[in-house]
Amino acid sequence: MKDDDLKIQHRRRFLANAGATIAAGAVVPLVSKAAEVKAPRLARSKNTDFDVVVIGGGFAGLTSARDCAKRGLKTLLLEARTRIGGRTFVTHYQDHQVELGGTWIHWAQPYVWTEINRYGLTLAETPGASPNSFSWRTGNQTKNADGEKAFAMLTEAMNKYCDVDGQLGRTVYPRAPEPLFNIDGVRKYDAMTLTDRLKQINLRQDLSDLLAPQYTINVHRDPSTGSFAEQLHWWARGDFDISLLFDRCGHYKIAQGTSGLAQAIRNDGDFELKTGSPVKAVTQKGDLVTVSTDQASYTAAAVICAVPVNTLKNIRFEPGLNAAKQTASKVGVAGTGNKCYIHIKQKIGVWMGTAPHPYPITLAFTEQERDDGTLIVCFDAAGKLDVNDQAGVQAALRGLIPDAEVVSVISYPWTADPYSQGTWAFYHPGQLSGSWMGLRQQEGNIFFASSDSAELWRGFIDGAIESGVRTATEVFNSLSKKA
Ligand SMILES: Cc1cc2nc3c(=O)[nH]c(=O)nc-3n(C[C@H](O)[C@H](O)[C@H](O)COP(=O)(O)OP(=O)(O)OC[C@H]3O[C@@H](n4cnc5c(N)ncnc54)[C@H](O)[C@@H]3O)c2cc1C
Repeated sequence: MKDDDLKIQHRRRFLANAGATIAAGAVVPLVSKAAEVKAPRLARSKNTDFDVVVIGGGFAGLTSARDCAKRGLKTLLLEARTRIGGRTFVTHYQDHQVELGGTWIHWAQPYVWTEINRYGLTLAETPGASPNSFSWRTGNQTKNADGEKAFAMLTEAMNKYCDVDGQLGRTVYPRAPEPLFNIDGVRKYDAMTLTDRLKQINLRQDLSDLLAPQYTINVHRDPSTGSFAEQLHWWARGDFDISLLFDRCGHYKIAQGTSGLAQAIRNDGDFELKTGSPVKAVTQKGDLVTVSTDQASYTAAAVICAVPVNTLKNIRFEPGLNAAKQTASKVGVAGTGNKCYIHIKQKIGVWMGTAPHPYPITLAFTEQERDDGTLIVCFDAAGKLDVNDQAGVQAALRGLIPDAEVVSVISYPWTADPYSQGTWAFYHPGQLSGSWMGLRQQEGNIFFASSDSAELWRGFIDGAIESGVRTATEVFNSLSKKA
């Protein structure tokens, strides 16, 4: 499937009276002219086309390509899509910039924050992360509270949920950037699902009702598919505080857009970029690695594979990859669902709503207060919300906002897109303690970078950059030894 086939899904019909400007063609192109310019340089490996070939132009691949090039390695980046940025994607809804994929970043995310400073980018905010009013679904009912009260209840519920050791879970991840530091603790909770843990604690009904959507949000599907050890790792990244976690995961975004950051990294890296180049095969013979697309083959001394775990299976590796990679790619990670923006006529202020599995919408909050209503950013459960069905979207939203009248919906089909096949990484039970190390493991001269197997902010833009920085260093060290 080509990118063009995966146009942004939106409801033109809703827009008839709204003067809509959004269109698939409005997607910001992320390929600069510099991308087509070849950058001849000193090859360390005299008998290969490149020192390094990087596969995948998301933040992991872009960062690793930039860092390899900065170390003097002749580097080629092959990207399947016709744009860079991977699971981030910027467009506009009328006058408002919207991020259809990865969005929110925070200064507690060290790798992305370093890049934001490096390129002089600035912050913007999504107001709904600190809502004045809060609604949540329970059974057939909608409950409402002011934001402060809801967060106080949520704090009580989440503290109890995560307090496995009388220290709010701190002993499981004494060092959050080293997730397996306490391997026995992690194994214990990695054997449990998100729902298993709820059964262990005796939570008051009102708190349980408020908590149920929260762990659904991790996976946007049946929470019994998600690992409780992953929940505890997210919790550790939020310094064991639900308000801090929300702030770090859903509040601050890059004013220049994720595309601004992706383009800054690309422009700073003197590497060759070929977009529209899906890699089909990677073959290692002796010290040589050959990377093949349908159009061409390239030889290199090292390869950095920076594609999502879910899509690894679509590349033929010879010799085959280790069992952890093969199995994880076949099964996929648990995190799924989708993200959409819904413009409604009503002015609802700074609001947040949540609903548990199997409700079609899991999390929604105010993105923009507008003169003509409210733009809501919304996460929907895998396969539960058809964004092309106006009546369905409106009915689902009315479960949280009873009088909602939908004007427009914008979305991107991340799960149908063959180059992502999902959204962000949240692991199934057993994957963190069982597969994570194998996912990161170097195989011969092939190195693996991905947010999906990062150490700290796994599943986030920060994790992608972390993995790109790490693999570029590993490749440089490895090639330096051989030089
Ligand atoms: C809807 C959504 C919301 C999110 N929200 C947030 C958020 O708010 N904050 C946050 O920090 N993170 C968020 N994330 C997660 C974050 O966007 C990702 O974890 C991160 O961007 C992944 O970066 P990556 O480089 O590891 O992978 P990707 O961005 O997926 O990059 C991999 C690249 O490899 C390419 N590729 C795949 N197969 C091939 C092939 N065979 N040949 C060549 N190229 C190939 C792909 O086209 C892609 O460009 C969100 C993700 C989604 C989808």
